[in-house]
Amino acid sequence: MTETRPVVAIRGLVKAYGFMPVLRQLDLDVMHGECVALLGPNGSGKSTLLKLIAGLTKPTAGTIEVGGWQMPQEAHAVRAQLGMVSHQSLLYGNLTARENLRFFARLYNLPRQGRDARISDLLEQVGLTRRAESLVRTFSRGMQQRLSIARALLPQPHVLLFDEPYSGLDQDAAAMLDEILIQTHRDGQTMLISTHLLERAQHTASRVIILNRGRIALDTPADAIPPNQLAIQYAAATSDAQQASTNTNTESTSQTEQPA
Ligand SMILES: Nc1ncnc2c1ncn2[C@@H]1O[C@H](COP(=O)(O)OP(=O)(O)OP(=O)(O)O)[C@@H](O)[C@H]1O
Repeated sequence: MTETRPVVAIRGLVKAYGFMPVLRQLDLDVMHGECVALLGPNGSGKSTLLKLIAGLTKPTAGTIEVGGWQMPQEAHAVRAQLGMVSHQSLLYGNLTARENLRFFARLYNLPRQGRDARISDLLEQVGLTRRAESLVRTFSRGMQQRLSIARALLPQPHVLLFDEPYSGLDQDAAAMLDEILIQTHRDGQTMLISTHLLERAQHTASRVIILNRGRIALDTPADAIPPNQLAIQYAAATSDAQQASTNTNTESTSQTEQPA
């Protein structure tokens, strides 16, 4: 695969649950080495988009290509090129951090030679060298999140997907996660990150995409947005969703307020 070809190429992507459209005719190219922040209101389709790329759910229409492989026909090959970090850590609490990585290294069939060195490097990269021999059940949420990133990086995936990686993290843990994401991006890793945290998204990502009601409402290089302007652009890009949500709230409030 040449680097001028997108790592992720999405055309005419539609996803509906029953009659409810969640993603509507989405086109998206992600190039090698990009770090894309996916923003958008609740229900705008961020997680659904990541799940579709990861092959965890099937599109209603349209095509998804990852590293030149087609989804869902070549889902197995696509999954082998993806790392995903989501709400579930997928770690084993009764194993140490190092044992967890050894377990996944075997599962991913990593070559024996260099396996232990790679595990040590990754533990270092996510700041867990000193806790490498501790049981994971003794880890804070932030530490588990960092170990999940090491697990996802083990097979050197073409694309790393993060579904709301900051959820449940305190300020210090979130700042540490920022540093790891920025360094991982500097190392050349292609990443997509769904989040609600606008400032962190702009700080960490090279490109910002705002989804609104299943469509791309804004797609811009992160550094093209002046400091403190992302919130304004976000509000403009999602104003109809906010209006709809206000209407829904007003409707439901007035319904509850009116006597039957
Ligand atoms: N398995 C499912 N079955 C039915 N509806 C679903 C399913 N998964 C998601 N949805 C619906 O699809 C819409 C988009 O959900 P999705 O989780 O992709 O949004 P999101 O942008 O990630 O939202 P949030 O920021 O709240 O995580 C929502 O209305 C959600 O209720």
